[in-house]
Amino acid sequence: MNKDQLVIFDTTLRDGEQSPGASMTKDEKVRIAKMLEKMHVDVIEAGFAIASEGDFAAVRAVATAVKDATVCSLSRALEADIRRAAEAIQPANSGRIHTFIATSPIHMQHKLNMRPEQVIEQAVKAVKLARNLCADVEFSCEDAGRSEMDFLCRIVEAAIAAGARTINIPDTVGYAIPELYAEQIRQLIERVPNSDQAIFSVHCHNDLGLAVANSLAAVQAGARQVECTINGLGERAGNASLEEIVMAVRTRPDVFSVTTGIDPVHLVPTSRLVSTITGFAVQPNKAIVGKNAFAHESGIHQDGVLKHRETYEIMKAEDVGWHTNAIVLGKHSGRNAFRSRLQDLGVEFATEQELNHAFMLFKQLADKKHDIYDEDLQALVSDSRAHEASEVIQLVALEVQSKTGEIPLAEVVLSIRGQEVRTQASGSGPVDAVFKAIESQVNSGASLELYSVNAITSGTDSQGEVTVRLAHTGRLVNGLGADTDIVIASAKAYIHALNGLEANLERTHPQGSGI
Ligand SMILES: CC(=O)SCCNC(=O)CCNC(=O)[C@H](O)C(C)(C)COP(=O)(O)OP(=O)(O)OC[C@H]1O[C@@H](n2cnc3c(N)ncnc32)[C@H](O)[C@@H]1OP(=O)(O)O
Ligand SMILES: CC(C)C(=O)C(=O)O
Ligand SMILES: [Mg+2]
Repeated sequence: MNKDQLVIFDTTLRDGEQSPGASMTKDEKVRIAKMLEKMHVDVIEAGFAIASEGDFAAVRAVATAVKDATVCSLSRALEADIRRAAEAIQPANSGRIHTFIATSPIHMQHKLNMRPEQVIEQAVKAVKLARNLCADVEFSCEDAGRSEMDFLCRIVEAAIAAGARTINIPDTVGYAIPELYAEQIRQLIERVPNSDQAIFSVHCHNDLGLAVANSLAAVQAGARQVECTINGLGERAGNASLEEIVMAVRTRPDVFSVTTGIDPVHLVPTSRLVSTITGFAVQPNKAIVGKNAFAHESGIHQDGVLKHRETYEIMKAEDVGWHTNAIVLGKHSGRNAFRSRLQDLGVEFATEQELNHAFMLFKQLADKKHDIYDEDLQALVSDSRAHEASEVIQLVALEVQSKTGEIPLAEVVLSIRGQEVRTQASGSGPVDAVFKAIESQVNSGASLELYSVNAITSGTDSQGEVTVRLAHTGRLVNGLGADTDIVIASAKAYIHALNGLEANLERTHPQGSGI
């Protein structure tokens, strides 16, 4: 099947900039435009030249910087707007004037205060003037989604006869429903006698969350240009998102008889650039460019993806500019994903029992902590190996009272050679109190040479990794402990060091220490 070309018209720099708070400087617009050009966007709407001196300068700068895409400026159906647009795009290798007027009864009556005949007349005058200044003219029927069909047919026919090469049928207020909108496009193409002399375009807003669905339905009905924006930026709830349109068409060639010239590998970097410049964060679950778009957290999905990616992925993360897909370990993960990530980190489990023990600790951690990073896993495995069941002293429970103006008190339950003992002590701080409580039972006689705490990752839910160094009769022993509670991590580290000391003493003095 020979596929038609779908023209991708990006209006991030014009409609996208109409998002409250998304203003961009001239240089920022040029940076985004260069990325759009690299991605092979066909038309870049760079701004609304008459809006301000700054917007004029930005359109002109984009028209100067971009060589391989058409650069366009918006203008009302007014002579001054059109002349300003023509001047702004003048440096472009390929320029377009985009002129528009509203065609819905509500807009004509209440906003323009014009009769339908006057609107047609003004549209024709505008298109003719634009054609005198530029070979490539697009005409838009603003609020076409709420316009009457007969009137739309008349104005579209007149605009094409006046020289418009692209006819845009915007759903300006996001009111359209896919089937009805597709029918509107189909009828226009069928009923307008000279419709074959223009490309039909759609421009959908997302007020009902249907911008992409409406655009795609229109493509199936014969539209061959889609106006869209990076990250779906745009007036109010935004425009149709470029990345979703492009990837839908590419992923479902069985459904869409069109192709785009877009190189999708630039989608994620461009999305990031637009987000950084505008300060509009991309929601994590945003299709294609959201940070979770190719991330799997649940065990069953992770198992499937590890066995065969297509079980849960319809696109390749690498194709749209991600480094790779992501297996995110969390409380829904299973053993296969856990083992696989640790293998990647160079950790092998000698026995199934060792894996199960580390996996149990991982689930406990995942219940307490949102994001589990590689550093967490490494700490968890060393912690798990450090505190294996053969240890002489084990921490059973720990309670600390710490209040402003009062001396901290720790109560520790230890298992020493399988026997539980409960002990209490106060100290200058909660950690000091815990160490003293442990020491009051163990009587190791060791001196504390080093105590350090490290946050393994960032965030207040990070695990603290504690190192304790004890000295005894000229020997130094390190202990490690990790936990989201640094007092518990400290107790684990102290006990780990005591166990090391015990092993050392057993080797040299089989009678043992005070333990
Ligand atoms: C659906 C869309 O996204 S349309 C594009 C929206 N984008 C923008 O508006 C951003 C840029 N706009 C601006 O900077 C300003 O609105 C300007 C420079 C265009 C006009 O500013 P002002 O002259 O102060 O007019 P103002 O914005 O207050 O009102 C708009 C006027 O344009 C008229 N108008 C609106 N659309 C059109 C049109 N397509 N063709 C002709 N006149 C139009 C309105 O009826 C109104 O006329 P009035 O002043 O006689 O009542
Ligand atoms: C100017 C037009 C194309 C527009 O942005 C709209 O109708 O939403
Ligand atoms: Mg719009």
